Amino acid sequence: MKKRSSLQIMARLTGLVRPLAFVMLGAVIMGVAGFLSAIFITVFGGYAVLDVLGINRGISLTTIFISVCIFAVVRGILRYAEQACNHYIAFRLLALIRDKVFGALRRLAPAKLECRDKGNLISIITSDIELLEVFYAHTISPCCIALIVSGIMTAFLSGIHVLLGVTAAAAYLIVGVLIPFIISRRSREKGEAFRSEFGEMNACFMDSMRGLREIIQYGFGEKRLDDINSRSDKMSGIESEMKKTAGTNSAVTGQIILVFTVIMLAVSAILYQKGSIGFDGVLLSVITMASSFGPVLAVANLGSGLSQTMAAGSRVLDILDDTPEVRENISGAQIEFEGAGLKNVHFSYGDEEILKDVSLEVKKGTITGIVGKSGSGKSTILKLLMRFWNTGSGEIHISGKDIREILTTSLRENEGYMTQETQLFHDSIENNIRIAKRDATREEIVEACRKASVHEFISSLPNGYETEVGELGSTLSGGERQRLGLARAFLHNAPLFLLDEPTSNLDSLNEAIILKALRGEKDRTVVLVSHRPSTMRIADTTYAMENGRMS
Ligand SMILES: Nc1ncnc2c1ncn2[C@@H]1O[C@H](COP(=O)(O)OP(=O)(O)OP(=O)(O)O)[C@@H](O)[C@H]1O
Repeated sequence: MKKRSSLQIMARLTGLVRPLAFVMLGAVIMGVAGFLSAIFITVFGGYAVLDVLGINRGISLTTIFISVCIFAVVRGILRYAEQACNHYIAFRLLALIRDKVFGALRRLAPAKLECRDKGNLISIITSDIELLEVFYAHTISPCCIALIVSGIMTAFLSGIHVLLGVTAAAAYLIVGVLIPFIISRRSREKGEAFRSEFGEMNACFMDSMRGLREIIQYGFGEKRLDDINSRSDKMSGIESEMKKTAGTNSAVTGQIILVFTVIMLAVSAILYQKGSIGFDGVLLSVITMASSFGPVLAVANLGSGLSQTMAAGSRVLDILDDTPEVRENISGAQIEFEGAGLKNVHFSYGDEEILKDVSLEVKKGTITGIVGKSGSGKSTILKLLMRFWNTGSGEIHISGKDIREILTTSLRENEGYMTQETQLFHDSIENNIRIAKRDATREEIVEACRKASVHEFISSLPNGYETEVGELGSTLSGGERQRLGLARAFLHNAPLFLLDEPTSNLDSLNEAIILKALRGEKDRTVVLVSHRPSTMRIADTTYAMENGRMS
């Protein structure tokens, strides 16, 4: 995670509020008016006491009574309106941030996401973003409200005597600025540690769910449970420390408020003895001081909770700031497929060089096979032809154009890529195949399934093409999944097929049907990666990979 100060994180997150600045202004105005109403209920109570004691401050008891009633009603309404504005901003911004994060994920996919821990990623896009609600609904406007209300109350008390104003200003600064600053510094590391542990716990659960069969087969359950328990204990430990800090914060803040109320009493008493203020000044200053901590207290209470929000914000910013391996080409050339090739290509994932000076030619209308040991870089060649990654040096060309100069949408239309693992979504079989061509008719889908030798299997299911894949879940065999992946590729109908081990899970009958269908596709160009000699026999040209080199 990139190191950012709390101020940097706050500045970036606050920058997003700009389009909703007017709503934020409304929230602040209503918050200020609401707090002033609450404070002046008590202050007017003081006026009433003075009136009863015969010290008239120019306000009648009736006016005081009516004003207090109005303040009480207005306080409730303003508080509701302020909270409504803040939550409107928060949820609009959470939607905007989610949109930005999903946009960033689209840019980063697939190269940068291949290497990221999926469980951690899910906790960022779900709970970390959710936590930012605290910042937008309970941090920005309360800070502005505390600043304005404290300024007004300092001015009000300075109107009685300047020393009373200085005492109040010192109290507000300590409770609203100094304490939250110290607390957030102390709890920052814990907040970061908790968010990161939380993400890792998610990852651990996802791993365990995916590997359930392996866990059962190898009797790994106890060890896995111990791992989850120790993570859970660690999280409880961090949370308990954070709660302790929050408790200490709240106790210290309460003490400081009491101390400052006593200090205010002492200062006003001294001023009274010196004749600088009257008894009314003593009463009003103490009442005002005691009743005006609400806004700064709201900020002080944020202190320790904010550390988690800042850590969540930083994790979200990490995704937004990450640079993609490959930038989409949105203004390049449209192509009509005429053949492809690699010329002296070198490629590394990080420091590890995978392809060393690889060249190959894919002629239009032919089947090009790539064979080689596991890990020799065969799938990597297909990923480079898809431009999921850029080459280090050398050139990849399609229809005579450098692949980087081709419009990405045109590239995707010209290529149909089938990976080793067919991902099926929780939807009907028909819709799962339809993702390759959204406007495909049922006839086109059936035709693609026949070529992939999966039509009969689908027809034998109780609901045929309407069968939900979710219902079947893992009961689909490897070969069935593979044939559904092939049906997608046939339906996509791109001129260039990139097939990574398309027959590895198939029996020889299904393999033969599919190879016949591939051979029958007249204008189709195919790049085929396979370990099966029976599949490789249909290749017109075969390249062999060894230790990253083409032989
Ligand atoms: N995203 C990645 N980040 C880092 N290393 C990777 C990544 N993808 C693949 N590799 C590594 O690159 C090497 C080549 O992988 P590739 O998948 O191209 O091999 P392959 O020849 O297709 O293997 P197989 O026949 O087993 O499918 C392997 O050592 C693999 O571990």
